[in-house]
Amino acid sequence: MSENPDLTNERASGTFETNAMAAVIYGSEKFAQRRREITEAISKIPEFQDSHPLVFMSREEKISEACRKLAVLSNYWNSLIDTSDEEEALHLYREVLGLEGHPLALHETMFIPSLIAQASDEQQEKWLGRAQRREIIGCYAQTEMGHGTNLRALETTATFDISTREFILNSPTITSLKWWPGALGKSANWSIVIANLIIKEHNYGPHPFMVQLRDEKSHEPLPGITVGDIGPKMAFNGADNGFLGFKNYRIPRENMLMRHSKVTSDGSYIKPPHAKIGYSSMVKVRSRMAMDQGLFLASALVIAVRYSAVRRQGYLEDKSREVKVLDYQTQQHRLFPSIARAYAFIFCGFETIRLYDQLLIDVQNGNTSGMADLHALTSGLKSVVTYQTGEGIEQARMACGGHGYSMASYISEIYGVAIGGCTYEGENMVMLLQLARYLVKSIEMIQNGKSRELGPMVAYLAENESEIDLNLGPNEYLKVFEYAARNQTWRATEKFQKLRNSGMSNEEAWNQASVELTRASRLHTRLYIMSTFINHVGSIVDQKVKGVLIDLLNVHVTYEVMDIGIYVQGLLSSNQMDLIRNQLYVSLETIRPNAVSLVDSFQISDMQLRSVLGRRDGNVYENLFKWAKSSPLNKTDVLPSVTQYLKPMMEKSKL
Ligand SMILES: CCCCCCCC/C=C\CCCCCCCCCCCCC/C=C/C(=O)SCCNC(=O)CCNC(=O)[C@H](O)C(C)(C)COP(=O)(O)OP(=O)(O)OC[C@H]1O[C@@H](n2cnc3c(N)ncnc32)[C@H](O)[C@@H]1OP(=O)(O)O
Ligand SMILES: Cc1cc2nc3c(=O)[nH]c(=O)nc-3n(C[C@H](O)[C@H](O)[C@H](O)COP(=O)(O)OP(=O)(O)OC[C@H]3O[C@@H](n4cnc5c(N)ncnc54)[C@H](O)[C@@H]3O)c2cc1C
Repeated sequence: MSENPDLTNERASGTFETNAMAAVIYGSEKFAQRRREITEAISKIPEFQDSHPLVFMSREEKISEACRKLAVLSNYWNSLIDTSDEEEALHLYREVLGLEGHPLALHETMFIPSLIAQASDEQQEKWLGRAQRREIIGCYAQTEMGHGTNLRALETTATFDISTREFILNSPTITSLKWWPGALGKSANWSIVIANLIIKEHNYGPHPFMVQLRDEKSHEPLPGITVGDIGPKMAFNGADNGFLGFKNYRIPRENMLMRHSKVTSDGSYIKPPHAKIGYSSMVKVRSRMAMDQGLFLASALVIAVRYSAVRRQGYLEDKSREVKVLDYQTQQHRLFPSIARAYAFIFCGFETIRLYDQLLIDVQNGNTSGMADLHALTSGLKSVVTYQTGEGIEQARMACGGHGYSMASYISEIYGVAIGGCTYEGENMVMLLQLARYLVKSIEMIQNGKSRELGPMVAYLAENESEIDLNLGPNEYLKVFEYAARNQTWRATEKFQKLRNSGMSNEEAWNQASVELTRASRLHTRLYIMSTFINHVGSIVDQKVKGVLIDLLNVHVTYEVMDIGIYVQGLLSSNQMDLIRNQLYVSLETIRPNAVSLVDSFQISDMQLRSVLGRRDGNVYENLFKWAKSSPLNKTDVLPSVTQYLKPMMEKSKL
């Protein structure tokens, strides 16, 4: 069937090449090209297609389908991608397995990275190759039923037995059961387990251990281990998140991951070079999250924008034909600022992935000085990005009207998976407060006359801006944001300090200032996102692409400043706010002809999108009918439930 002419016209009105834009989104022409090649190659392999729509499957079927594809994938892995390239591998996974989770999700994202960051050279020799060849399947078991956030209160113990040189693992209470780790329930046979290291009755706190959970031949749990699936979740049901308990389960001393902390055979403990070095796997995932969430948001927007260009409802001036709903200003206001955010998140994602890779090298060379900065940055970023992604996806769903609520749109699934990110890798409020610690410390440095020692990301906290040029360009908007973030950070810090000086304990003062502190963290992070977006656009060479991204940037800066209006009342007059509001409406109109091309540029395939509404060819209605007919409920005209219950009920009512 040919392409819906409404989409053809949209594509014709685009002012730039989508391949050139994809090269900007994905960091290089080479990677953008590789993505297309991988997608093309996969589309020719029928075993990679869903055997029927995932949304009609039970959990068991989803997991089985994911395992079937993983097995097929193992035959093609080396021929489809450069296996040393993490981004290629992730693209392959996204295309073939989608976003509902699968039994290798944690193997690749946390198990292998933990071995790389935390295992000694000898340990890597023993396990890393096996993991990379997928001879073993691993997961990351840290969270317990009773504690996820407060790692210091984890209850699982690993007690060193000097006589046998083994650790004895125990789960002393119900609440100490590991709870949530992905792929733990039914798939993984090994795990990185975070447990309290105890030597001679002294608790050295949580440390990582390499633990075999299941027999490598029979896959049965080993004696001393209780393991299973925690049941269905809001989404992500293709993954078997699990529980795990230990009863006097022994592992050799050599199974504590010993790149940084060590226990010698006589039971001596050697401290790591930085107290939080064992948290690196979390920082690794957090540093990926802006990218991954940006792609979730992008997926929902591809669906909503394409659909809005083929959905006609109501009239503007021309009464002879209904308009595309994308022409309504309210629809544009609902969707276009999110397109800008998706671009900005992906740009930030590339930046934090690069920073993590650099930090990993630095730490391996004994330099831990960058850890605090990256921890603060990624804590704030994961919190803001996951929250705004959730907001944006939900708006995209509503922008699709009734059909958005149908699983045919697939938006609810994207939403369910994406908002998991508000919780995993550190609950958002908690992570905002981690960044706030860093911001408060920065203010204290300024108060103590040490402004010059501030890092580049917080130097603006020491500056002073009281007036803004009315002729606003992106850099002036940045100044508006700096003003807001600076003001809020000072106010929140002063509130905290005042409470503390009034005699309150540090902890209580912190708690009573915490809402204000989280607001400071959000503004600081949004400032970082805006500044990364501006810098990125500044570096683009292709003038057509750059022109459109400047238009998109204008949507971004005007929308974001309007959104934080309450924080800039002392800086901007109501006339200036009106001016910005009008600039936003003009920017929405300017970007309108490029809207479809901007989402096409994400180059997310139909196979990955799984959306009837978001199809690239725009042939929504005939496929929606086809999709509904494939619902298992339509296999028969008269359901057994009707024969068994409704008919007798109706018959009885007749008497
Ligand atoms: C060949 C390559 C192949 C690759 C292929 C990859 C394939 C991938 C597969 C699929 C991808 C396809 C995409 C599909 C979509 C699917 C997406 C969904 C994926 C789902 C995955 C979910 C995985 C989830 C996993 C988890 O959730 S694991 C558990 C995470 N848990 C947490 O995050 C706990 C949060 N809590 C904490 O981190 C800490 O407790 C704390 C809040 C930081 C507090 O710690 P504490 O020790 O108590 O410290 P404090 O006293 O508060 O602070 C003291 C001090 O330390 C500093 N600090 C803290 N942390 C750090 C750190 N990390 N680094 C540096 N410094 C740190 C802190 O700032 C304080 O400093 P000051 O004293 O100076 O203020
Ligand atoms: C989809 C998914 C996948 C996951 N995968 C894994 C995995 O593979 N491995 C693993 O180990 N774990 C995993 N987890 C667990 C996850 O990391 C934790 O659930 C998460 O860190 C939050 O911790 P919690 O559940 O203890 O929340 P809680 O801390 O109990 O949060 C409850 C509320 O308390 C608030 N709160 C808690 N502490 C503070 C504080 N100090 N100050 C202010 N407010 C506070 C929070 O803000 C929140 O509002 C996964 C979770 C999900 C949802």
